[in-house]
Amino acid sequence: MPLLTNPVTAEQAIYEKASPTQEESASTDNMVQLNGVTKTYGNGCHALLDINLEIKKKEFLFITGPSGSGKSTLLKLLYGEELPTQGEVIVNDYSVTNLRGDRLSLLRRRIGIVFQDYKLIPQRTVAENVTFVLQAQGYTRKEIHRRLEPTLKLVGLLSKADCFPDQLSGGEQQRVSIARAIVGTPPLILADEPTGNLDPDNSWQVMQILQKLNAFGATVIVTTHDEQLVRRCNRPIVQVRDGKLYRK
Ligand SMILES: Nc1ncnc2c1ncn2[C@@H]1O[C@H](COP(=O)(O)OP(=O)(O)OP(=O)(O)O)[C@@H](O)[C@H]1O
Repeated sequence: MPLLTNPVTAEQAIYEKASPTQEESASTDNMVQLNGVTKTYGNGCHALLDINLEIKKKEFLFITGPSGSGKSTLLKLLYGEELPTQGEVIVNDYSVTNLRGDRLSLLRRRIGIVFQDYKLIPQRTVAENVTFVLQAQGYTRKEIHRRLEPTLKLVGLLSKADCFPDQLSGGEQQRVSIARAIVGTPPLILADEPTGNLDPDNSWQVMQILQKLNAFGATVIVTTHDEQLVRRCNRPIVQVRDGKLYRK
């Protein structure tokens, strides 16, 4: 298959080509559903209290709230990093609460996660950081090659493919981490304070990329403290306060 070259159509093409799995095609309109979820940590801290939430497929949602209110906990429940103390967490029609081992790994392959602190591998180049997960998942070299260029173009880093993370700015490093999260074209993208370490210009660039991915069809959930950024994006907001959720 020829390498895709036109920036916009190529980026969009990798998303459109990612046809839904059989289970996804037969699924409901919700990407995320939380039913009566409580999360109490082992030290007795009640992070979330009997919350209910539905997030539709292709929605873009901000989760805001003060420090320590439970935003990261909410995302961790979605990708199975934490289990609820009570209630049910359903993501892409899988009950995360009941998934273990290989089935949890399969679900995580369908979720792209972006962290505040990038979590790049310092000894690997940008291209290697982005393709590492695909290699581990057994993608062919041809398929990895087909996906790499449009993904790097989407985040504006094609010219930095051979750089190492310490040769990049913070904003560039965060864009590498976005490329890594989306190169497998997951239908769900979770970004936990993705702009927490960035200045306003870089923050806006990151938000533009996330909004573009949403326009391509991905469901995007972003936690942030940045009220100004949230206002500028004009997207739906859920606020976490005292362990409860409030739609704004
Ligand atoms: N592993 C843990 N063990 C015990 N308590 C925890 C753990 N992780 C988080 N907490 C507590 O749960 C509450 C919610 O934490 P969480 O990290 O979800 O908040 P947050 O809204 O993401 O905060 P921030 O905006 O500062 O990142 C806090 O009171 C925190 O101290």
